[in-house]
Amino acid sequence: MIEIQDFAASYGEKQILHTINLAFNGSDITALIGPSGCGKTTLLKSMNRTAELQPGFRASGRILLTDKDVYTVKNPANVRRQIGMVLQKPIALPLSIKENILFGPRYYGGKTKAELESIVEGTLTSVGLWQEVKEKLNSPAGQLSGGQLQRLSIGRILAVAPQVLLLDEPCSSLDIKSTQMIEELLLELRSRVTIIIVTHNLAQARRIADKTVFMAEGRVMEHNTTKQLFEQPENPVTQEFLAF
Ligand SMILES: Nc1ncnc2c1ncn2[C@@H]1O[C@H](COP(=O)(O)OP(=O)(O)OP(=O)(O)O)[C@@H](O)[C@H]1O
Repeated sequence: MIEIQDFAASYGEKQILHTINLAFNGSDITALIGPSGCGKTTLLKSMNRTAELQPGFRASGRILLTDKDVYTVKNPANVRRQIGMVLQKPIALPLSIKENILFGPRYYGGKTKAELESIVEGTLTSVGLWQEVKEKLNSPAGQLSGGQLQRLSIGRILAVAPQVLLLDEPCSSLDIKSTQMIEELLLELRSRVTIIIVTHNLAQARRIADKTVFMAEGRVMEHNTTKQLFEQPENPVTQEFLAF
């Protein structure tokens, strides 16, 4: 469960997010949609405290992860472990496939060699890559295709067992087949982790999201079940956005 209370954020003098109040249920997939520049990415990055890495970022309000405000956590790395984020462009760390998965577990430490081996197999299996890569775990991850790399990126996050998985347009550079595999993967993961996905692909939101949030100009305009929001939007701004 993650809850955003009266959250606002600015870059320098420019206010990007205005009084955001949202609650995300444990085992839901929520799609975050809205026009370009409305603040979707800023909201995701605020949730896992990566927005503050940008110069001039300021925030107020609270973001509660199981009742604890993430902005009161001393070391933001501990927030980023609990709230992982997958970016638009699949990223391979310049390491082997296996070491990409082990990057987080090694960083946070405390695992035996046997536990690390089991994390590699378990994680690659859960992202549907094990059969494809089990013979070449020590090969550079950069050799994988875009779709495989995006699944590896999701695996790299899952390897540290986060409570929340944020995805920022994860399929925008992928073909239909790879997109379908990522969507199936997210549907499978939903029981393990709260998923919030920014997407410009409205059909994708309709296919996989239980709930949808529509944002415009840094504000939440509507938050509802995906079916309700797409079939009977209540806010005129949502209606106008969906009419195009
Ligand atoms: N590091 C930054 N410094 C200053 N302004 C920024 C920074 N990052 C984003 N912005 C501004 O914040 C606003 C919201 O951007 P954001 O990327 O959150 O929107 P978005 O809804 O995700 O857009 P898109 O759908 O195009 O990815 C935009 O006006 C953008 O120019």
